[in-house]
Amino acid sequence: MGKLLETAALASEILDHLSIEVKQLKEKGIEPTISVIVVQGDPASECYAKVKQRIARRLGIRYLLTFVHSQVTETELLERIKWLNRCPTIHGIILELPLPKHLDAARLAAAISPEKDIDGLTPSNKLACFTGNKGLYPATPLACIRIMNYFGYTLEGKNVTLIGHGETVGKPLVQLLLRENATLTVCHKYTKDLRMHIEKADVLITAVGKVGLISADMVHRNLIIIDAGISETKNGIMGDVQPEVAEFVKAMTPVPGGVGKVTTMLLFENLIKAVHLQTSKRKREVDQRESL
Ligand SMILES: NC(=O)C1=CN([C@@H]2O[C@H](COP(=O)(O)OP(=O)(O)OC[C@H]3O[C@@H](n4cnc5c(N)ncnc54)[C@H](OP(=O)(O)O)[C@@H]3O)[C@@H](O)[C@H]2O)C=CC1
Ligand SMILES: Nc1nc(=O)c2c([nH]1)NC[C@@H]1CN(c3ccc(C(=O)N[C@@H](CCC(=O)O)C(=O)O)cc3)C=[N+]21
Repeated sequence: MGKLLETAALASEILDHLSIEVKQLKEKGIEPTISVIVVQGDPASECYAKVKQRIARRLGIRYLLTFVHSQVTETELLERIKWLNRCPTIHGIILELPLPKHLDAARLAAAISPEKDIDGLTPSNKLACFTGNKGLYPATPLACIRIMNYFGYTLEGKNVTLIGHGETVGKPLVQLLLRENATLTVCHKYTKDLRMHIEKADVLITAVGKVGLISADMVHRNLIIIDAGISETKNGIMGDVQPEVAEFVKAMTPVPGGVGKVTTMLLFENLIKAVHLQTSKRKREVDQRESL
């Protein structure tokens, strides 16, 4: 039986650290605040928004949860985002995805002010992630790397096979993995022989959203698997990897209890970073005005 990389202890370590940071900010008179917009119609989105609300409550973070009607127009949502961008007491904005078909997620996400974009979806944060510059990087790719580090697995010089190059997970993860000096193979829907790419891998990261994609006959004893896939099924959430695969590899993250738990914590880590970005920007503006 391989090692199950349960992330509860890591998540609670991050939570403890964040609690201290929130307390310090509050002592300075800053109340970290996040605004989460859920366009009604996707039950999973409503559920994730509530998971985050529970953590925010534990951290003492102000959490403004807004449900908007599924028929909302893009202009109405853009107006709401612009208002939140201007509001100095709101530090983080999350637009829960996926959105109904009549709304353009990329255009809406791009309207979020980059220093409040704790999901890392705006063009300037994507560029920062690409170049390694200062910015807010997406939480799930960060979570994959953090889990590897936490369990003492290095990525440098390792053969990593990544399945999925989606906007939220796969694409930004490519950049982070290259910066860790991993040798990378990226697979997707058109990859002819997934098995062959897994055979030569030391680490397999899946970010697809297809239940049961990876089965026991596709893996090997020396493989470490990070399963970032999430699909809602009638039996709860499932990853891309069949759970019994854990028995045939070196180590594997479970779903639930793996990447998702750390993702949520890192979103809040991004919120604290966002608070610092905004307070230092405001201080710079004041200093500039005073020097005129
Ligand atoms: N654990 C967590 O905390 C989080 C998990 N997620 C989950 O991560 C997953 C990926 O999300 P996201 O980045 O938005 O991905 P997308 O849905 O945007 O993309 C999925 C990717 O998987 C590829 N793909 C689809 N079918 C197959 C297949 N049969 N074999 C190989 N590759 C395939 C697609 O290839 P192609 O481009 O060629 O179509 C695409 O690159 C989802 O399950 C999502 O729910 C997301 C955020 C947080
Ligand atoms: N722009 C964008 N950013 C996202 O971060 C994003 C998204 N879109 N679309 C949907 C997916 C899904 N997702 C999850 C986050 C946390 C858990 C999580 O906390 N999971 C717990 C279980 C939670 C529970 O059900 O109690 C676990 O895996 O152990 C799951 C899924 C974020 N997503």
